[in-house]
Amino acid sequence: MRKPKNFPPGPMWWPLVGSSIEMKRESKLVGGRQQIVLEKMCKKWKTNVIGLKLGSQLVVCVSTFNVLKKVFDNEAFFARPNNFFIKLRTIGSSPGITCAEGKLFEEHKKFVLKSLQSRIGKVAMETKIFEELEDVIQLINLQPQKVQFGKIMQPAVVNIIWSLIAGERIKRSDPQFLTLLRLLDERSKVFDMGGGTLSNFPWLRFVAPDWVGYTLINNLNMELKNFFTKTIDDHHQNWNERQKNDLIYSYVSQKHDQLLMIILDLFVGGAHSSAAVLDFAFLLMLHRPDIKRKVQANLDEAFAPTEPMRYSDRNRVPYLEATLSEVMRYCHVFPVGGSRRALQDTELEGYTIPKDTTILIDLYSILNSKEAWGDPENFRPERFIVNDKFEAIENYIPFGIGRRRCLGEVLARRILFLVFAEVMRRYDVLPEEGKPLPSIMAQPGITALPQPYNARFVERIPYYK
Ligand code: HEM
Repeated sequence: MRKPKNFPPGPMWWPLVGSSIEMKRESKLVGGRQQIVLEKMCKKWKTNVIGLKLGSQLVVCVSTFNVLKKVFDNEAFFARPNNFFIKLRTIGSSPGITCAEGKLFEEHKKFVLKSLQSRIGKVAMETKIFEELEDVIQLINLQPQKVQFGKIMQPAVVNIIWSLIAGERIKRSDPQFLTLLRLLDERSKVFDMGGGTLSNFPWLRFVAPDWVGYTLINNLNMELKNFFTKTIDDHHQNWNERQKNDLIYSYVSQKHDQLLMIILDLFVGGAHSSAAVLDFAFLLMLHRPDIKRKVQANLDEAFAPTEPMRYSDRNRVPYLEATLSEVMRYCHVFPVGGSRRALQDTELEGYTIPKDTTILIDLYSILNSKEAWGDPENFRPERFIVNDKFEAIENYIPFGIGRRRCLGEVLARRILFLVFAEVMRRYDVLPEEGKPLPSIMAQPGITALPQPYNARFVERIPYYK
């Protein structure tokens, strides 16, 4: 394929492979982190819109807030890509929410948002978060001198989501649960937001299925499908009043089909993200004891030791809120946001974007722009504080914006606030004795997870139920 007329600038296209080889080579140099390669290319081509060809896919990547707003405001860029990875992700079933378009998308998103945002939904969310928090605190107390917080927190977050979906939690020791968590972890590392090598060269699945992640995603799909189908069947068979408040119950009573993919979207979308932000938050507290002490002082001033904390109390601790926001900006757990597809030939920044081009959203560059943030390289919660109050910043969009913004934002914000505030209030988080500070460099993957690290959690104020 020749470069379409007026396509955005970018690296050279070779026959068959397009710009994939250059992307892979550059990516290897920076430890597999796709966002750094995209940032370098924007600088090299002096543009905010990079044009690529990955296998047979046309791909453009947008890297500044102004251009991103134009993409999000334009209905022509509303769809998700239609590549091989997406086909596999939907298990050949219905598109659910993340991959849906049109009426189906509106219907599903409205249904889940309504369930989460209603008064009952909000109370249920906080109750489930507190149940898991108690479990997390018990696990910290088992061996407080060596806590791998990420390992404790990820099953907790999955369980919060699962209890909202299915009305019950899963035992941490359940072998099927452990397999699912392991496969989700591997999936996050093998693929990127463009779908990775498998999407660009789907035929490679016949030649090297393990290497391109085909075997992995099929195993994960099979495990997820079995697990979700069993739960949906259980709901049908044991239809009772007890389950009335969970998401499966409310959906099954309205519609039977589509449920599997909606559950998968919530599970996959939420499995890593909130736990990764919290894991980074405690890691940064090890690196910045000065900020940690300010957060603790903020909490100690605002709450008596036995006083319960609610999400609605967050205005009382502006410095803590600012710190969490800065963690999300600085660590960008989704360096490349949910990609889009052009529904028709469309103009963007003077370039022509042909129909079906994939658009990658370079959130990393937006959250690290020198122009927007001044000193993006510094971890500085104060940038979110004005006149002693927390103040949101326009360019700060870790959950995306517009109609396709993150569906789990209401839940994620509650998990982040309640867990971070409660654990910071109860524990002093310190480095392991005699060990160097763990690195803050993220692992490569769709979700930027911190590398596993241990910390000591020394009790400051006992936990009151
Ligand atoms: C700190 C935690 C989280 C962050 C930073 C985050 C970030 C994002 C981002 C950037 C997008 C793409 C938006 C777009 O395409 O414009 C997204 C989409 C989505 N997220 Fe999250 N997310 C988080 C937690 C969650 C949780 C807990 C859930 C589920 C319970 C979830 C479910 C989803 C779903 C279903 C979508 C697709 C929405 C659509 O296509 O309309 N996310 N998220």
